[in-house]
Amino acid sequence: MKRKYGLSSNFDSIFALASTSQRSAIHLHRVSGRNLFEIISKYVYKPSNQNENLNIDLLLQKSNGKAISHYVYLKDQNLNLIDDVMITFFPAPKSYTGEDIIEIGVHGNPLISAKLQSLLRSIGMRDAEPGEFTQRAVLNGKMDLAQAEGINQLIHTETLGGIQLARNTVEGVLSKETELIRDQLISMLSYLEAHIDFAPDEVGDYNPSSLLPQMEEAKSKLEALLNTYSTGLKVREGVKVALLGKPNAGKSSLYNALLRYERAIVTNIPGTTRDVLEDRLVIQNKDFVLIDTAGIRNTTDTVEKIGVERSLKTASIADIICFIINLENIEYEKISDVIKFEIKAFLSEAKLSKDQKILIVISKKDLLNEKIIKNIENIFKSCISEFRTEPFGFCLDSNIVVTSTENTDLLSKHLVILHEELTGMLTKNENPALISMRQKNKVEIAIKCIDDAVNLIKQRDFPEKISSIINHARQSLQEIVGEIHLDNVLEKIFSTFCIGK
Ligand SMILES: Nc1nc2c(c(=O)[nH]1)N(C=O)[C@@H](CNc1ccc(C(=O)N[C@@H](CCC(=O)O)C(=O)O)cc1)CN2
Ligand SMILES: Nc1nc2c(ncn2[C@@H]2O[C@H](COP(=O)(O)OP(=O)(O)OP(=O)(O)O)[C@@H](O)[C@H]2O)c(=O)[nH]1
Ligand SMILES: [K+]
Repeated sequence: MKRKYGLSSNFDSIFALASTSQRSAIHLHRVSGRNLFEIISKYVYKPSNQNENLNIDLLLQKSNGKAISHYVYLKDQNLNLIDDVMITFFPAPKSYTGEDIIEIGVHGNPLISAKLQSLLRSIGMRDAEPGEFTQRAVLNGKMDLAQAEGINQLIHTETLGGIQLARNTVEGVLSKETELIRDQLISMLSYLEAHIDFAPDEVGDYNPSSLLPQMEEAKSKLEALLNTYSTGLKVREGVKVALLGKPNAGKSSLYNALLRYERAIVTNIPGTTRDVLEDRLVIQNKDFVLIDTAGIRNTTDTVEKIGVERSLKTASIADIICFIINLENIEYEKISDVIKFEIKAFLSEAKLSKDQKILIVISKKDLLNEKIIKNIENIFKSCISEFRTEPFGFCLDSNIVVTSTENTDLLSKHLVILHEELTGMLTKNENPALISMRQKNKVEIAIKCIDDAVNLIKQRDFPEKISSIINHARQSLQEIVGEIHLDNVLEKIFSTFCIGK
């Protein structure tokens, strides 16, 4: 049967275990190459009559170019049984790689898998390199390079947010966005090329300034795209929430309550927590990294001092700061002063930036009287007015929440809202995001080129020069999705893949 093979058709047939190699229910092996079915048919037998080969050609005719699975007996060259297996044939070009693919599911014993692999080696196939299946998929036009990076991330990411971003990339959302911007650049290029090739009486006066609005538009799209890299990191790695405050504020207790297990040591001794603790936390499918810190105070204890330094360092890298204030045993009249004093002391010690969110958390709700709980919001509003100016301006939209270890629902709700404020709509399906440093670098180059082109336009420079630099921007965007001819670049990208992917 004639099948259409892609660009990678000159390559060897490759195989790899696509599943774990541990003892398990099933090991799934994958083979990709050309004329695979003809080669393998000798070793595949009918379950009903183990002396009769399965007629794969007939099977494929019935399946009409689509993948088809069958239960068969697999034997080696000496006609010794390897295993009874499920085998799936994906005829080229309708497969993951665009070549013929065979998937073989054997019983998940490493010894059985070794037998199968030695058969495959002995019939001229070789072990696949990391990412080689996906590399062939790219070469055969089944997906572009950005999508391949999405697949790699889909497998390696450790967060739900990371999966969502990777999925969007696999679906081609990023590829589409770069194509839109590329199209814009191409339309500018065609204007410039027309003025290079033709006289003004044919194509009108040369007025490069007319390109400026389009340049600005392309640039702002690229800058928005560039921003998705750092926001995407927050989505992928989890938004960092640091619990900060004075000793005995109740930080470790809240840490445990949010994580729902006794992770950190809690005692009534101030200065219990000495080091920074970190754990993953998922609330409503949103990923956080929760960080417990040592209580901040002046201390002569050497170990605690280091702990305090680390707390302040954590404060500067956190996305969300939960500043925890303990009002137990504080008279109603003094509350405003205590809140002001503690926030001021914290802000004067910690180095914060405007991008960080601050949430004021009043702890130990169960120990506070009703009057305090009822009025705390108003007290807070009146006393933070003095933080609304520089250098405290970032406190502007701070919220306050009263909580106890008994019930952290309200605190969780605030964290989810702040997560959304920090990550925006990035995880929604329509939104593209840069998911690798490589992609980010390409966008940065494109932005730099556009800046240079704008300067040349303002100087009314020759269309040749402007065109060449815009073309460079276009090329850089093109490289996000592919058209990279340098083997070492491709090798570098695919070397981080799993074997068998
Ligand atoms: N058993 C198995 N499970 C798997 C994979 C696989 O390769 N095998 N995948 C591997 O990553 C993922 C699914 N992705 C896949 C993507 C494309 C094709 C494929 O055969 N595409 C053909 C036919 C499409 C069709 O019939 O509509 C094509 O694109 O032409 C298969 C799996 C996850 N699960
Ligand atoms: N009743 C009550 N007690 C609490 C609550 N949260 C914390 N505590 C108590 O307050 C004391 C200090 O709590 P921790 O969680 O260790 O405080 P911390 O801020 O981590 O303290 P350091 O490690 O010293 O910085 C402990 O005795 C806790 O049991 C709460 O919501 N209600
Ligand atoms: K403590």
